[in-house]
Amino acid sequence: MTEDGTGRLDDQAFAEWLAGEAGVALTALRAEQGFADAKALKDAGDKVSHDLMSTALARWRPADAVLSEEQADSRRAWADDPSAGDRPTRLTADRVWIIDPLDGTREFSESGRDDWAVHVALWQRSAGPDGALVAGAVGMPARTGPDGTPLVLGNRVPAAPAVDGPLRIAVSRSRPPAFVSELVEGIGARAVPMGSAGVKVCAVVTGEVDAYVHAGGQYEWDSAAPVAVALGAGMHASRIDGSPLRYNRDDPRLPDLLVCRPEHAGSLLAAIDRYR
Ligand SMILES: Nc1ncnc2c1ncn2[C@@H]1O[C@H](COP(=O)(O)O)[C@@H](OP(=O)(O)O)[C@H]1O
Ligand SMILES: [Mg+2]
Repeated sequence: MTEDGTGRLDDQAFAEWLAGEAGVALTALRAEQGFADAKALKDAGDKVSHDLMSTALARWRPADAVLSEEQADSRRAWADDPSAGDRPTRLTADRVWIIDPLDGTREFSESGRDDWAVHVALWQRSAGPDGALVAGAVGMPARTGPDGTPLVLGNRVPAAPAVDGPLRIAVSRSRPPAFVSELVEGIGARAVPMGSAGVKVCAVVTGEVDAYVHAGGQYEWDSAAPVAVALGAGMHASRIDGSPLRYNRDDPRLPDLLVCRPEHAGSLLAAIDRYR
């Protein structure tokens, strides 16, 4: 890991640095291990990236709590058992890093695919009535940015200009929500399947698509960093019933979301309401 005085970076710069570092490790792992055993590669990817990020967070942000997909008990709904002992420190901490060390794990394990990502978000309790995402970065290590280095999007990316033509809606490649094909047909849109929640949200920001609709299951780490990037670019991000996305809850399940260009939010929420 780079010994570069990272403790002095501000939180946003640190999030982008960490997403980049994890991406370098994941790219090296893919090259070393190869694709013959997909399960072994997925497992190794989750572990290598989680370990790297946990070590860096413990070193450079030791006072902060962490919620990572790869932690023990990460999926546990503490709300179901308020008397349970050993509640995680994130439930009282002011600052919580919400990380998905490898999003789009399936695509990571398939040769030639570049739709997988690293998510780093910082949620702060004191930043709003329900807390708020105050920093976020999505690394897409198999894609290249304008400077030729692996792509990392932060929360100050300018939104791409609007494009004429049918609405393009990003959907899960392997688990598209049941109602979305009817929705797409009903409003004359076009579905664009791709892997990784982070890649799909970033595709809205970069103008590859106009919206991303998901339902049926997801966790806070799947959307926290991507939503920080989308909100920073002025995009709409909410649950599919239009209610706010809230993070660092007792129950980390956050099963659905809509991210879209703001001019489409009203009509898409109404259409989702008709078709779901
Ligand atoms: N129905 C579901 N239940 C739980 N998680 C889901 C889900 N559908 C998608 N996800 C999660 O959302 C991320 C993006 O999925 P997809 O590529 O299908 O859009 C994946 O994260 P991971 O790769 O980190 O597990 C995946 O596990
Ligand atoms: Mg994920």
